[in-house]
Amino acid sequence: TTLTASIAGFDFDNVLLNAAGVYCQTASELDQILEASGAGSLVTKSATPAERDGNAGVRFAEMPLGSINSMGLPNLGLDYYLDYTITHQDEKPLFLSIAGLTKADNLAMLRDVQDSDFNGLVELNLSCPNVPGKPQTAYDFDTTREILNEVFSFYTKPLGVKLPPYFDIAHFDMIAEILNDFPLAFVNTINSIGNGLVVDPETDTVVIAPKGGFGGLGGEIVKPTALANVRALRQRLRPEIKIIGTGGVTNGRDVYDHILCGADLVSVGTSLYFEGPAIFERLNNELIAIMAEKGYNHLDEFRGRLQTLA
Ligand SMILES: O=C(O)c1[nH]c(=O)[nH]c(=O)c1Cl
Repeated sequence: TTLTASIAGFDFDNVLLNAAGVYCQTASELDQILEASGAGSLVTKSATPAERDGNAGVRFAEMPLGSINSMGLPNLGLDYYLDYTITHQDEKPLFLSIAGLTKADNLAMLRDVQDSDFNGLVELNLSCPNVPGKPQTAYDFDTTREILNEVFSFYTKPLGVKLPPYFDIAHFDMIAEILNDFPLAFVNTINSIGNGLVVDPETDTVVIAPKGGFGGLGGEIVKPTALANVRALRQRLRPEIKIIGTGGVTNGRDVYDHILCGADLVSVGTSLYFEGPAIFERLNNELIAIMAEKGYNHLDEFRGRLQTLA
Protein backbone atom coordinates (compact mmCIF):
# COMPACT_ATOMS: atom_id res chain seq x y z
CA THR A 1 0.00 0.00 0.00
CA THR A 2 1.42 3.37 -0.92
CA LEU A 3 0.20 6.51 0.80
CA THR A 4 2.04 9.03 -1.31
CA ALA A 5 0.83 12.43 -2.50
CA SER A 6 2.47 15.42 -4.14
CA ILE A 7 2.00 19.18 -4.08
CA ALA A 8 3.98 21.65 -6.23
CA GLY A 9 6.54 19.01 -7.09
CA PHE A 10 7.07 18.01 -3.44
CA ASP A 11 6.52 14.31 -2.83
CA PHE A 12 5.05 13.29 0.51
CA ASP A 13 5.62 9.72 1.60
CA ASN A 14 2.37 9.83 3.52
CA VAL A 15 -0.57 12.17 3.72
CA LEU A 16 -0.62 13.17 7.38
CA LEU A 17 0.66 16.28 9.13
CA ASN A 18 -0.28 18.49 12.09
CA ALA A 19 -2.76 21.33 11.75
CA ALA A 20 -1.13 24.74 12.16
CA GLY A 21 -1.30 25.80 15.79
CA VAL A 22 -1.15 22.31 17.27
CA TYR A 23 2.16 20.84 18.44
CA CYS A 24 4.17 23.37 16.46
CA GLN A 25 4.94 26.36 18.70
CA THR A 26 8.58 25.50 19.55
CA ALA A 27 11.48 23.65 17.92
CA SER A 28 11.01 20.89 20.49
CA GLU A 29 7.38 20.34 19.46
CA LEU A 30 8.24 20.63 15.77
CA ASP A 31 11.02 18.04 16.18
CA GLN A 32 8.48 15.61 17.64
CA ILE A 33 6.31 15.93 14.52
CA LEU A 34 9.34 15.80 12.20
CA GLU A 35 10.47 12.55 13.82
CA ALA A 36 7.02 11.02 14.27
CA SER A 37 6.59 7.88 12.23
CA GLY A 38 3.51 8.35 10.11
CA ALA A 39 3.82 12.13 9.74
CA GLY A 40 4.67 13.02 6.14
CA SER A 41 5.26 16.68 6.89
CA LEU A 42 4.67 19.46 9.41
CA VAL A 43 3.41 23.02 9.50
CA THR A 44 4.66 25.70 11.89
CA LYS A 45 2.47 27.79 14.19
CA SER A 46 1.16 30.75 12.17
CA ALA A 47 3.78 33.47 12.47
CA THR A 48 3.52 37.23 12.81
CA PRO A 49 6.56 39.47 12.12
CA ALA A 50 7.42 39.77 15.82
CA GLU A 51 6.88 37.38 18.73
CA ARG A 52 3.39 37.56 20.28
CA ASP A 53 2.07 36.47 23.68
CA GLY A 54 -1.45 35.96 22.36
CA ASN A 55 -4.64 36.30 24.36
CA ALA A 56 -4.64 36.43 28.18
CA GLY A 57 -6.22 33.88 30.50
CA VAL A 58 -7.51 30.38 29.85
CA ARG A 59 -7.63 30.20 26.08
CA PHE A 60 -8.08 26.51 25.26
CA ALA A 61 -10.60 24.02 26.57
CA GLU A 62 -11.75 20.50 25.81
CA MET A 63 -15.46 20.01 25.30
CA PRO A 64 -17.64 17.03 24.37
CA LEU A 65 -16.65 16.05 20.80
CA GLY A 66 -13.85 18.55 20.43
CA SER A 67 -12.11 21.72 21.54
CA ILE A 68 -12.59 25.45 21.70
CA ASN A 69 -9.67 27.92 21.48
CA SER A 70 -8.95 31.60 21.46
CA MET A 71 -5.15 31.52 21.54
CA GLY A 72 -4.82 34.91 19.83
CA LEU A 73 -1.86 34.03 17.59
CA PRO A 74 0.82 33.44 20.23
CA ASN A 75 4.02 32.66 18.33
CA LEU A 76 7.79 33.11 18.45
CA GLY A 77 7.91 35.34 15.37
CA LEU A 78 8.62 34.69 11.71
CA ASP A 79 12.42 34.46 11.99
CA TYR A 80 12.17 31.64 14.56
CA TYR A 81 10.05 29.47 12.26
CA LEU A 82 12.01 30.47 9.16
CA ASP A 83 15.22 29.33 10.89
CA TYR A 84 13.59 26.04 11.87
CA THR A 85 12.20 25.25 8.43
CA ILE A 86 15.41 26.23 6.62
CA THR A 87 17.38 23.97 8.97
CA HIS A 88 15.12 20.96 8.37
CA GLN A 89 13.74 21.42 4.89
CA ASP A 90 15.98 18.74 3.38
CA GLU A 91 14.53 16.09 5.68
CA LYS A 92 10.88 16.38 4.55
CA PRO A 93 8.84 18.91 2.57
CA LEU A 94 7.73 21.47 5.17
CA PHE A 95 5.00 24.10 5.48
CA LEU A 96 5.66 27.54 6.99
CA SER A 97 2.44 29.20 8.16
CA ILE A 98 2.11 32.99 8.33
CA ALA A 99 -0.76 35.10 9.65
CA GLY A 100 -0.12 38.81 9.55
CA LEU A 101 -2.58 41.05 11.38
CA THR A 102 -2.50 43.44 8.42
CA LYS A 103 -1.99 43.11 4.68
CA ALA A 104 1.28 45.00 5.07
CA ASP A 105 2.52 42.46 7.62
CA ASN A 106 1.62 39.55 5.33
CA LEU A 107 3.39 41.14 2.37
CA ALA A 108 6.47 42.03 4.43
CA MET A 109 6.74 38.48 5.78
CA LEU A 110 6.32 37.02 2.30
CA ARG A 111 9.08 39.28 0.97
CA ASP A 112 11.34 37.96 3.73
CA VAL A 113 10.46 34.36 2.85
CA GLN A 114 10.87 35.05 -0.88
CA ASP A 115 14.37 36.39 -0.23
CA SER A 116 15.30 33.61 2.23
CA ASP A 117 16.78 30.13 1.73
CA PHE A 118 13.41 28.55 2.57
CA ASN A 119 12.22 26.63 -0.47
CA GLY A 120 9.30 24.75 1.04
CA LEU A 121 5.62 25.62 0.99
CA VAL A 122 4.01 28.64 2.62
CA GLU A 123 0.52 28.40 4.11
CA LEU A 124 -0.95 31.91 4.19
CA ASN A 125 -3.46 31.83 7.03
CA LEU A 126 -6.45 33.97 6.05
CA SER A 127 -8.74 32.57 8.70
CA CYS A 128 -7.63 33.23 12.28
CA PRO A 129 -10.87 33.89 14.21
CA ASN A 130 -9.36 34.89 17.54
CA VAL A 131 -7.60 38.25 17.32
CA PRO A 132 -10.00 40.69 19.01
CA GLY A 133 -11.17 43.29 16.54
CA LYS A 134 -9.82 41.41 13.52
CA PRO A 135 -12.24 39.68 11.11
CA GLN A 136 -11.44 36.37 9.44
CA THR A 137 -9.93 37.75 6.26
CA ALA A 138 -11.23 35.07 3.91
CA TYR A 139 -14.83 35.95 4.74
CA ASP A 140 -14.13 39.26 2.97
CA PHE A 141 -13.94 38.25 -0.69
CA ASP A 142 -12.70 41.59 -2.05
CA THR A 143 -9.89 41.80 0.51
CA THR A 144 -8.91 38.20 -0.22
CA ARG A 145 -8.59 38.91 -3.94
CA GLU A 146 -6.67 42.12 -3.21
CA ILE A 147 -4.17 40.32 -0.95
CA LEU A 148 -3.61 37.48 -3.43
CA ASN A 149 -3.12 39.98 -6.27
CA GLU A 150 -0.37 41.71 -4.32
CA VAL A 151 1.19 38.46 -3.06
CA PHE A 152 1.51 36.95 -6.54
CA SER A 153 2.93 40.19 -7.96
CA PHE A 154 6.25 39.16 -6.36
CA TYR A 155 6.02 35.80 -4.56
CA THR A 156 7.21 32.92 -6.77
CA LYS A 157 7.71 30.04 -4.32
CA PRO A 158 4.91 27.46 -3.67
CA LEU A 159 2.09 29.03 -1.66
CA GLY A 160 -1.35 28.00 -0.44
CA VAL A 161 -4.02 29.54 1.75
CA LYS A 162 -5.69 28.33 4.99
CA LEU A 163 -9.41 28.97 4.70
CA PRO A 164 -12.22 29.30 7.22
CA PRO A 165 -15.25 27.05 6.78
CA TYR A 166 -17.96 28.33 4.45
CA PHE A 167 -21.60 27.41 5.02
CA ASP A 168 -23.35 28.64 1.87
CA ILE A 169 -23.09 27.17 -1.65
CA ALA A 170 -22.90 30.71 -3.04
CA HIS A 171 -19.82 31.29 -0.85
CA PHE A 172 -18.15 28.10 -2.14
CA ASP A 173 -18.72 29.50 -5.64
CA MET A 174 -17.38 32.94 -4.74
CA ILE A 175 -14.19 31.86 -2.96
CA ALA A 176 -13.42 29.26 -5.66
CA GLU A 177 -13.84 31.90 -8.39
CA ILE A 178 -11.23 34.04 -6.63
CA LEU A 179 -8.79 31.21 -5.87
CA ASN A 180 -8.93 29.86 -9.43
CA ASP A 181 -7.49 33.16 -10.67
CA PHE A 182 -4.18 32.57 -8.84
CA PRO A 183 -1.27 30.10 -9.20
CA LEU A 184 -1.93 28.55 -5.79
CA ALA A 185 -0.21 25.29 -4.94
CA PHE A 186 -2.97 24.28 -2.48
CA VAL A 187 -5.74 25.32 -0.17
CA ASN A 188 -6.05 24.00 3.36
CA THR A 189 -9.65 23.70 4.48
CA ILE A 190 -10.97 24.08 7.17
CA ASN A 191 -9.69 26.27 9.97
CA SER A 192 -11.70 26.11 13.21
CA ILE A 193 -15.38 27.05 13.10
CA GLY A 194 -15.08 30.58 14.42
CA ASN A 195 -16.72 32.06 17.48
CA GLY A 196 -18.50 29.13 19.02
CA LEU A 197 -19.55 29.30 22.67
CA VAL A 198 -19.31 26.55 25.28
CA VAL A 199 -20.92 26.61 28.74
CA ASP A 200 -19.40 24.92 31.79
CA PRO A 201 -22.32 23.10 33.44
CA GLU A 202 -20.59 23.15 36.86
CA THR A 203 -20.23 26.91 37.01
CA ASP A 204 -22.69 28.38 34.49
CA THR A 205 -19.73 30.21 32.97
CA VAL A 206 -17.99 30.16 29.64
CA VAL A 207 -14.92 27.87 29.44
CA ILE A 208 -12.30 30.22 27.94
CA ALA A 209 -11.45 33.79 29.00
CA PRO A 210 -10.79 35.84 25.83
CA LYS A 211 -13.63 37.52 23.95
CA GLY A 212 -16.23 36.66 26.58
CA GLY A 213 -15.77 32.96 25.82
CA PHE A 214 -16.20 33.00 22.06
CA GLY A 215 -13.64 30.75 20.32
CA GLY A 216 -12.81 28.51 17.36
CA LEU A 217 -14.26 24.99 17.43
CA GLY A 218 -12.28 21.92 16.40
CA GLY A 219 -12.49 18.16 16.74
CA GLU A 220 -15.14 15.55 15.84
CA ILE A 221 -17.89 18.13 15.99
CA VAL A 222 -16.58 19.94 12.88
CA LYS A 223 -16.12 16.88 10.62
CA PRO A 224 -19.29 17.30 8.47
CA THR A 225 -18.42 20.95 7.81
CA ALA A 226 -14.82 20.03 7.02
CA LEU A 227 -15.83 17.31 4.54
CA ALA A 228 -18.31 19.66 2.88
CA ASN A 229 -15.62 22.30 2.36
CA VAL A 230 -13.09 19.77 1.04
CA ARG A 231 -15.70 18.33 -1.35
CA ALA A 232 -17.09 21.69 -2.51
CA LEU A 233 -13.65 23.14 -3.20
CA ARG A 234 -12.44 19.97 -4.94
CA GLN A 235 -15.49 20.19 -7.23
CA ARG A 236 -14.77 23.87 -8.01
CA LEU A 237 -11.01 24.44 -7.98
CA ARG A 238 -8.68 23.83 -10.92
CA PRO A 239 -7.06 20.37 -10.48
CA GLU A 240 -3.59 21.96 -10.15
CA ILE A 241 -4.70 23.48 -6.83
CA LYS A 242 -4.31 20.64 -4.35
CA ILE A 243 -6.31 20.31 -1.13
CA ILE A 244 -5.21 19.72 2.44
CA GLY A 245 -8.22 18.46 4.39
CA THR A 246 -8.41 19.52 8.03
CA GLY A 247 -11.13 19.04 10.61
CA GLY A 248 -12.59 16.25 12.69
CA VAL A 249 -9.93 13.58 12.14
CA THR A 250 -9.89 11.07 15.00
CA ASN A 251 -9.41 7.76 13.18
CA GLY A 252 -8.42 6.14 9.87
CA ARG A 253 -11.97 6.33 8.55
CA ASP A 254 -11.93 10.12 8.98
CA VAL A 255 -8.67 10.28 6.98
CA TYR A 256 -10.26 8.04 4.34
CA ASP A 257 -13.36 10.28 4.19
CA HIS A 258 -11.26 13.43 3.66
CA ILE A 259 -9.45 11.73 0.77
CA LEU A 260 -12.73 10.36 -0.64
CA CYS A 261 -13.98 13.99 -0.68
CA GLY A 262 -10.86 15.06 -2.58
CA ALA A 263 -8.06 15.77 -0.09
CA ASP A 264 -4.44 15.18 -1.14
CA LEU A 265 -3.03 15.63 2.37
CA VAL A 266 -4.89 15.44 5.69
CA SER A 267 -3.99 17.43 8.80
CA VAL A 268 -4.85 16.71 12.41
CA GLY A 269 -5.43 19.31 15.13
CA THR A 270 -7.57 18.61 18.18
CA SER A 271 -6.92 14.83 18.25
CA LEU A 272 -3.18 15.44 17.95
CA TYR A 273 -3.37 17.85 20.88
CA PHE A 274 -4.87 15.14 23.12
CA GLU A 275 -3.10 12.02 21.79
CA GLY A 276 0.31 13.40 20.80
CA PRO A 277 2.46 12.53 17.76
CA ALA A 278 1.89 8.78 18.20
CA ILE A 279 -1.48 9.43 16.58
CA PHE A 280 0.09 9.60 13.11
CA GLU A 281 1.19 5.96 13.08
CA ARG A 282 -2.24 4.87 14.39
CA LEU A 283 -4.08 6.87 11.72
CA ASN A 284 -1.86 5.53 8.94
CA ASN A 285 -2.30 1.94 10.12
CA GLU A 286 -6.08 2.38 10.32
CA LEU A 287 -6.15 3.92 6.84
CA ILE A 288 -4.09 1.05 5.41
CA ALA A 289 -6.47 -1.47 7.00
CA ILE A 290 -9.49 0.24 5.41
CA MET A 291 -7.76 0.31 2.02
CA ALA A 292 -6.88 -3.38 2.35
CA GLU A 293 -10.51 -4.23 3.12
CA LYS A 294 -11.55 -2.42 -0.05
CA GLY A 295 -8.73 -3.79 -2.21
CA TYR A 296 -7.11 -0.39 -2.76
CA ASN A 297 -3.32 -0.19 -3.14
CA HIS A 298 -3.06 3.53 -3.78
CA LEU A 299 -4.89 6.68 -2.72
CA ASP A 300 -5.48 7.58 -6.37
CA GLU A 301 -7.95 4.71 -6.61
CA PHE A 302 -10.45 6.51 -4.37
CA ARG A 303 -9.36 10.15 -3.95
CA GLY A 304 -12.31 12.38 -4.82
CA ARG A 305 -14.54 9.38 -5.65
CA LEU A 306 -17.36 10.12 -3.16
CA GLN A 307 -20.53 8.95 -4.82
CA THR A 308 -23.86 10.76 -4.67
CA LEU A 309 -27.14 8.88 -4.49
CA ALA A 310 -29.03 8.08 -7.72
O1 LIG B 1 -6.01 31.73 18.12
C1 LIG B 1 -5.16 31.30 17.29
O2 LIG B 1 -3.93 31.47 17.39
C2 LIG B 1 -5.73 30.54 16.14
N1 LIG B 1 -6.71 29.65 16.44
C3 LIG B 1 -7.39 28.96 15.45
O3 LIG B 1 -8.28 28.12 15.72
N2 LIG B 1 -7.05 29.18 14.15
C4 LIG B 1 -6.09 30.04 13.79
O4 LIG B 1 -5.82 30.20 12.57
C5 LIG B 1 -5.38 30.76 14.83
CL1 LIG B 1 -4.12 31.85 14.38
